[in-house]
Amino acid sequence: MKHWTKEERKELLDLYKDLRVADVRDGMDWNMMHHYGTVSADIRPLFRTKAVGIAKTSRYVPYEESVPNMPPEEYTEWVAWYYKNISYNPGNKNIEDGDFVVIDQSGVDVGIQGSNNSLAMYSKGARGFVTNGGVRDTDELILNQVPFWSKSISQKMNQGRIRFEANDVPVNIGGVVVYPGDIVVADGDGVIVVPSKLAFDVAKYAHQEMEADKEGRRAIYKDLRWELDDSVR
Ligand SMILES: O=C([O-])CC(=O)C(=O)O
Ligand SMILES: [Mg+2]
Repeated sequence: MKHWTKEERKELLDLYKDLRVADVRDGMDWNMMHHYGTVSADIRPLFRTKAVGIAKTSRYVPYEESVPNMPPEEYTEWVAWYYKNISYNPGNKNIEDGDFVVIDQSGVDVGIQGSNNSLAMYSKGARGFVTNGGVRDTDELILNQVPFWSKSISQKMNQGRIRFEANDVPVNIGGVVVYPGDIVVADGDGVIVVPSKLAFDVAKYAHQEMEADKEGRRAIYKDLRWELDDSVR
């Protein structure tokens, strides 16, 4: 687990902000990390966007108890109890600017994140979200342009389904262990995770490959008499 200083966080976010997932993939290869970093392709963005951040991890596990039978007028109170005692995540209140929120929810079909709590974390500086489970209220997340990558879309609330386990621990997201402090880059190609100890080395070669690629595409733009855009400048 890596704790970056504020200055290092800013430097890393700047270093990665223009890189595509494909460039970061190349940068990993150049550091002999061919086997590692690419999150399983079934974890997809809700809409086409990109995000870069520093991993802030949480782990949830399936809830093992059954929900006691009760009338609806008692259920509201029980749900409040559940959210306060079983699925409350204190880390949600401690978002720092530049965090990439990484949630291992053990693949459970539940929307731990919805449009309300995600927007609250986004407003505090979360740059993106990734989960190996579901997310809900997706129409509003798209409307608000909150960058989100998930395995599925889920309709369901937490109660009776999921238990908060830990914050700031290594988690398995789509076959990649994400440690707090790792760099997470995500775009339409999916999600890639750069181990913190390789963060600067990977960025160096990712930039090398990005620049070479831009040069090639820029020449084709010129042949086509197309106006240059940010993808080739
Ligand atoms: O209430 C929840 O557990 C998640 C949710 O839908 C939201 O925050 O909008
Ligand atoms: Mg909601």
